[in-house]
Amino acid sequence: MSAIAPPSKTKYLTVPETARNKDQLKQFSKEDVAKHNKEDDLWIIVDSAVYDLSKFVDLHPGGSHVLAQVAGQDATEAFFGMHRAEVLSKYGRYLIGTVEGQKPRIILPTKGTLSPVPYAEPTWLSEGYKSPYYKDSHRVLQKAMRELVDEEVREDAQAREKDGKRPSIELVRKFGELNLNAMRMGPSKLLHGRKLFGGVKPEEFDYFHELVISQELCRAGARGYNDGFQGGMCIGLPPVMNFGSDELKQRIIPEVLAGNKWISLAITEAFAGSDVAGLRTTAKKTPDGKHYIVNGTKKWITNGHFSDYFSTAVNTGNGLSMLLIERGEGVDTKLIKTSYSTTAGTAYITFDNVKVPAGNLLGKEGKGLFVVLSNFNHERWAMCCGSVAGSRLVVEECMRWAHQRKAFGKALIEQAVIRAKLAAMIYKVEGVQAYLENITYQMCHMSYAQQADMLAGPIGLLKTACTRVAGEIADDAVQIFGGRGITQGGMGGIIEMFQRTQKFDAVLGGAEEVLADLGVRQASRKMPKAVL
Ligand code: HEM
Repeated sequence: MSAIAPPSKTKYLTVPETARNKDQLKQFSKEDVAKHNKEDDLWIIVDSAVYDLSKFVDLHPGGSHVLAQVAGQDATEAFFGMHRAEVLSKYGRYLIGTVEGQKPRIILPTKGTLSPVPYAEPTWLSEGYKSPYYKDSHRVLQKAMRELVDEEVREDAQAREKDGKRPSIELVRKFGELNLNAMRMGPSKLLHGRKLFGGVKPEEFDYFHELVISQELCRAGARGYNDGFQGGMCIGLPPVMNFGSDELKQRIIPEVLAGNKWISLAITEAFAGSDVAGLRTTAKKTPDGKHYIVNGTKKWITNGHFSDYFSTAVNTGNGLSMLLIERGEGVDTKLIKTSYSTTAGTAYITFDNVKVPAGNLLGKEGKGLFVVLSNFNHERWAMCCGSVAGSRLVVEECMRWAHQRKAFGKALIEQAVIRAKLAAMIYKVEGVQAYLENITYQMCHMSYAQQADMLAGPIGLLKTACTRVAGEIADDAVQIFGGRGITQGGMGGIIEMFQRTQKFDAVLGGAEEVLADLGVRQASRKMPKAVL
């Protein structure tokens, strides 16, 4: 039995409880409020709290007219039809008191806590449910991650998602100090001797801890930023860790993990995506054998625009090889504007006669495909963690919206067609979470070599399931949210972001169709000579 129970006794706070000026709040009768019913003297009630909007009325993004229509009145229903609850905290300075005899009913999303919305959290975090997979250390880590995301990551994520700049270097360095960058690389020797965030013992760190970190980071609701925030490191550093020379490992790993340098995985080209065997970037050895001269291009390279290093797939004439290329003469990167934010630093890279030391070879010459493939399982699995967390966030948004939005005189949740959509969304997200946890459990109990042999197909199928589900959930969520589901920011901001970006998981790290096929081909290879 777990010593740390899911934090079911979490106290959720109401707006007056969180107000900065809560000691100065007064009590008013409804009649008192009703007297302030003019544009220059305008009070309203929202969920038993009284707001003096006289100085805000001309600044209101929704216009003054709508506020004038509810001046002196209880505007709770109108308010929650138009705004997210966070608006109340953000504009708390206009809160002047509460209504006598009334109690607030709306609870605010408070930092660091679990969501009280049904299905907003996976089963293992839901009150009264059990899971065989998670221990106390996962719960402690989850709580610490939730706090970190709520207190520090979300704000940077939302701001960078909008302005398209790279994630805050200070925050990435903080992740370095907390050893979170190292933890994001999965269970490995890298963790030995480190004091890990959330108090996890290095020798106990497993893929479920990593899953927790990935899924919590996704709650910032910013898909491009998620990739921008060291997505390149997660896939670009393993080739150095597993196949680099000692000199490369000692020089590069510490500075990347500290957040002082950035690295990308540079495989795809305009000429070849999932079909890595068709790559055209060349690397020719100099006559003295000391260098390679690299020429070619790479496309869709996550973090590439601000990376210092590139783990790059090149054609060495005797097959595919992997080279660590350092930013310098002949290396040029340009931002590509994809449908998610440029905060991901997605780049088009040109290598023009770039001189690379022969010692930067990762693995053996001509055996680069092995390096590439050995990376894929973990990358694809990590994408599944994010995809499922994103789908779940959307389920939560839809549950909230369906209960607060009224149409045709009743809440959306009272419409059977909406409940049917929610049912499908819930069973799909629960299905892929359970599937993901099963595969994660297998990863925890297999050697790296066993994983490579036995899990490539299952992870391919898992990723296909996750991204199919994400697509269907995005589609239903937009229908539930209507216009807001296709409008950036505001009420439907998370839905809009998700429907615009969920396809990244279906394309990156191996296209959905290629991975589905891989899963079936691998199963077919193990098929006995069995007949019906
Ligand atoms: C405490 C009181 C209020 C504050 C602080 C406030 C603040 C805001 C803000 C910041 C926005 C921009 C969109 C967003 O961030 O969600 C907005 C939009 C809007 N507000 Fe308010 N508002 C208040 C009350 C009201 C009330 C009572 C009504 C209706 C009677 C209203 C109607 C609207 C409308 C129609 C929009 C535009 C929504 C859209 O574009 O979809 N607001 N408000």
